[in-house]
Amino acid sequence: MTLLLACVFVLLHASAIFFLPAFAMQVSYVFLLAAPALACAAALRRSARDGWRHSRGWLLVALAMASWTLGMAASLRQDLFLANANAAPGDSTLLFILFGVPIVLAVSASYVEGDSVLLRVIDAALALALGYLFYVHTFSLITLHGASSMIQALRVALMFDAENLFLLAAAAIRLTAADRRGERHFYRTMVVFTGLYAVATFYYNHFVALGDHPDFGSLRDPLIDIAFLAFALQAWRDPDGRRRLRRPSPALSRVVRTASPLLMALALLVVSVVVLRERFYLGVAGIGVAVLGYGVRTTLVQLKHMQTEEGLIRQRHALEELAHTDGLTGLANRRVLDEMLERAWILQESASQRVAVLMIDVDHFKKLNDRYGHAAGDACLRMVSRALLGATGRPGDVLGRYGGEEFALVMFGRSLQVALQVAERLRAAVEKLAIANADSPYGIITVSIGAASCLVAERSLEALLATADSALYAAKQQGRNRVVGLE
Ligand SMILES: Nc1nc2c(ncn2[C@@H]2O[C@H](COP(=O)(O)OP(=O)(O)OP(=O)(O)O)[C@@H](O)[C@H]2O)c(=O)[nH]1
Repeated sequence: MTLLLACVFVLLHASAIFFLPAFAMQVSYVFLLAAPALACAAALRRSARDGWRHSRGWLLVALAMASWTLGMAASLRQDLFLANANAAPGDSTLLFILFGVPIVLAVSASYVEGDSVLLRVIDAALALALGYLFYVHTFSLITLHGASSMIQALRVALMFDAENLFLLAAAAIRLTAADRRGERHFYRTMVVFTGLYAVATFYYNHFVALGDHPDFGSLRDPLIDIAFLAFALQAWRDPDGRRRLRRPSPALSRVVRTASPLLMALALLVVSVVVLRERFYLGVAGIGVAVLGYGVRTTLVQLKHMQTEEGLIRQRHALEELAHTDGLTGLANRRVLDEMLERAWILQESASQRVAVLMIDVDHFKKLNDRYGHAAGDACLRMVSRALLGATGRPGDVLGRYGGEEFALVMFGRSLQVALQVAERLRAAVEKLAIANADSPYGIITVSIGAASCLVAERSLEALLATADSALYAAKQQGRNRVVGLE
């Protein structure tokens, strides 16, 4: 339906020129004003539909379309009210060229969530500098009345060609790397528009305006409508949610998104170099702004990446810590103990190495929980763990919470005899705490400890743990609050 309306628009434009030759120019202006105005309206509607916050690109293009419409209005004023027969009057030419500035900004800007406002300010400043240099360059070629010679008019036309090709290339690059549906819709629309616009303006400027028909009102005017109507059509349509999204390679997406801010700096650099010839210092200033703007922008992005990286490293350390620590007591958790023991058997660094394990279990802990409550039980486990840690002695020994109210101490290079001495020290340390446990025969919290020791080469890890468990069971059987060792 919208395509049909667009065709009707072009046909009406052509028919009006054909059937009303006396008013061809006036009639043509109506259509040439309406086409970009429609494109502007379609871009604004798309922004409203996608949510204003997420449609910066559409808004910038709406601004560009408004600039083009104003350019056409200025041309109308020159032609109809000031009777200026010049093919490139200054004010309209400037507005036609400035229309490219918001589009360069739309295709070059690339932000991610949390980017600083300063980035947007820098991009806007670069865009303004670009607009100003365009202004200076345009009026170095022409006056408000227009180009004074054919050569100047040709240079203006070539300036348009270069600008259009640049916009087309930039939009195409962004389209190849766009990986979200809305983003693809925007850049596809821009490629269609900038492509048609480049072809139409090339033909019109070189062969119509600078050729046989400097004023509007020829049957070739509807050519110009097509790009704007195509844009309006594309922008009007919602992106097809059923169509499979062609995803570019993530590496390509990343490169294009990272490098796209360079487009704006590059455009400013090129225009500055062009301006350099007629306004040396202004050209140098333009180059300075481009280099400095891009440099500061890159530094800001780099800073943010470094902050993010530092945050991620901190988080990773915290997660690692969390994964290896028992939440209640702050001791190593069972995973650490298991991994450490397994490593000793897997690596077999020293087959003659001796490993001793103490299994430490709090006696009648259920009774403490039942009488004093779970919170008191937790507090008791924390006190017991601190007392055990304080009594372990050697730095290489690792004490951990093995589960519930059970702890384990792993020691390398210790005989069973030494392990039993350490175990006795641990038992006494807990007893010394004298934490009340009225339902225990001892009246206080005590621990039973099972000790076992072996050479890595001599026995399996499972056998060592089973021996330590048996020793602990024996300690419980013999009345608790004691140490039993088994070879
Ligand atoms: N407060 C608290 N209680 C725990 C925690 N983990 C395990 N428990 C409790 O510890 C108790 C262990 O009970 P049992 O296995 O019967 O052992 P026990 O009462 O110490 O008896 P013996 O070991 O035979 O002396 C259970 O009641 C568990 O609910 C914990 O993190 N906090």
